[in-house]
Amino acid sequence: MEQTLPAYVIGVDYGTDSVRAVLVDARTGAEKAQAVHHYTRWKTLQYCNPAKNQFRQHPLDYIEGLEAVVRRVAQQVPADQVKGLAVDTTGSTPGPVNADGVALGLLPEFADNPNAQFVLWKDHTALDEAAEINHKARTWGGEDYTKFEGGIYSSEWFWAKIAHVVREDAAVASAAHSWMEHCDWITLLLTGGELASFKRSRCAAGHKAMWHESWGGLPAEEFLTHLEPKLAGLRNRLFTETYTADQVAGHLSEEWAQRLGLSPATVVAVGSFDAHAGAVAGEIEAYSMVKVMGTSTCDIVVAPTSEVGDHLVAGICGQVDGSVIPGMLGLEAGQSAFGDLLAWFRQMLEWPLQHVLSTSKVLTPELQAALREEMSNTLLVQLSEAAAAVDPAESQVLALDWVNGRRTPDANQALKGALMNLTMGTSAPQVFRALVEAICYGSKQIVERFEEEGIAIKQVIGIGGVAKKSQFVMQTLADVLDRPIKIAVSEQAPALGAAMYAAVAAGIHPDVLTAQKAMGSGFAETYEPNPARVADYQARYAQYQAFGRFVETATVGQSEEPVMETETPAITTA
Ligand SMILES: Nc1ncnc2c1ncn2[C@@H]1O[C@H](COP(=O)(O)OP(=O)(O)O)[C@@H](O)[C@H]1O
Ligand SMILES: O=C(CO)[C@@H](O)[C@@H](O)COP(=O)(O)O
Repeated sequence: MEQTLPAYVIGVDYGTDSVRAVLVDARTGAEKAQAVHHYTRWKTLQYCNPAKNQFRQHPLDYIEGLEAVVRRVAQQVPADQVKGLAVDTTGSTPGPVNADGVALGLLPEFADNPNAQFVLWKDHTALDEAAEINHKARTWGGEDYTKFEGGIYSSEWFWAKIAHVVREDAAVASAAHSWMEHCDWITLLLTGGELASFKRSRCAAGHKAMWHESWGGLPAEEFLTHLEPKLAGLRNRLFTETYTADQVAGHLSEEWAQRLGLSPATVVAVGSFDAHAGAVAGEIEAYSMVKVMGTSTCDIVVAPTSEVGDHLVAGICGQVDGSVIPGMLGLEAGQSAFGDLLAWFRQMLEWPLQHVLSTSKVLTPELQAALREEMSNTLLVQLSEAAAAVDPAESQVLALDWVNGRRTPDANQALKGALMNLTMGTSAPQVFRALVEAICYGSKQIVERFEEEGIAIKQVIGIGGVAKKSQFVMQTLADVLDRPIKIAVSEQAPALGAAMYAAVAAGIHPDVLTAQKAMGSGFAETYEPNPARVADYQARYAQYQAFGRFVETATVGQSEEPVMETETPAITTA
């Protein structure tokens, strides 16, 4: 009998705080090894200014992380058995590069300049530029380039960020030959190819850079220079074609094969975004929504292109042919804060531990540190237990989940979070419950938007940190959505999805659907909605929506999308 030789693939997933790699058997998906690295400079928020919503990441954090995690997993098997590697990253996270594709942040003259670093997805410094793009797209007399991106361009995305940085920083503007999404830049680095002929990611370009085949790729030069004269000529130095993540971007360069302990014969697939790769590992199929629930959420849906046709889904983060599964339309929505909203509340409660405890004359510094660590590790779990005991029918506190703006439906990153109905009797678990409900109501608005726009959601699948860590959030979500939520087994779904793309690019599986079947790890559990809770949540959802309209109306003039002046809505609470 013929013996099949072992074949492994590596998926590299760059998240917000850390990068991880998994080494998996390309035929079965069985995980052989995994490794995680937290970005060193990011940990201390170098290059960032949270007060201004400025979040930048240095390319050395990415490079150091890549070497650390890939070397560790690669050493588990002989180098010639690793057939493919693929990278997914957060997005839109673009950075400026020179004509050789070197990230400007790596050059000594730009090493300390935040504008020369990668502009992380959650950086909202480009609010004004996003508003201008929205206004100009509708009024410049040509194509509305936002139409396949939900009709509203966001400050989280490619062109808004580039326009903002080139306006702020003349030195970066003139040194930036081109700009690259993080997922493209790492893939270029690994393959050592030419920048001009490099295969850029369809997923990144279609969802964030207003790339569409129907208008010949990126928005016209005339539109871009109308937006910002400093963008003149950049379009020609970017790209026209884009490629799906199952395609070969190249092979590992000699230098990177050596640095990672791999063979130069290893195929490197085209890059993708974390949520899209995660959806592949979550075994997404037509009309399923995979919710990637971490600090933020990305809600990914796929549908046969032939069935959606040219129908535009308003208010989401775009619909792109082949952005998740080649041959199908990939649709993306999401919330800018999900676990982050709960982390914000935890930080509020921890304030005395951080700032008052250090003045204690009773507790030693060691005891203080131990107390801080214990609190940090257990607070969300304990709050969840206490909040689960609060009866939603009797709960008065209402929250809005927009602490990091609203990504969808209808992007408006200028919106802020809010709490109402606080009394002298309000307790921390009640506020926590309101925050958990708010992130679930935000999710419900997204599901409703898809369905109102004619995209049926037949099942909801959960992946990501919160899906794994919080039964309370998942049960609340099932009750609020009044739908079952299936939780995928994989702990590292985006990395596994990237590994699936790598296996197709390396020729081990003919297409992504076959790779999903062979390499998928299935589902761990399903949260069923509790019928006794559904009606209460439905009533509170109506209050959440009224509260949202009230706050949005009150913040007119601070948005990416001008809010129509309406009468301030009345909010009725039970
Ligand atoms: N027990 C918990 N209950 C609810 N949320 C939690 C819990 N533990 C961690 N989280 C949230 O999970 C988020 C991190 O999710 P994760 O998927 O690991 O991160 P990322 O989005 O960076 O990939 C944090 O925002 C944190 O607040
Ligand atoms: O927006 C996208 C992808 O389109 C994500 O990269 C972004 O939400 C970051 O996700 P994580 O918080 O790292 O899970």
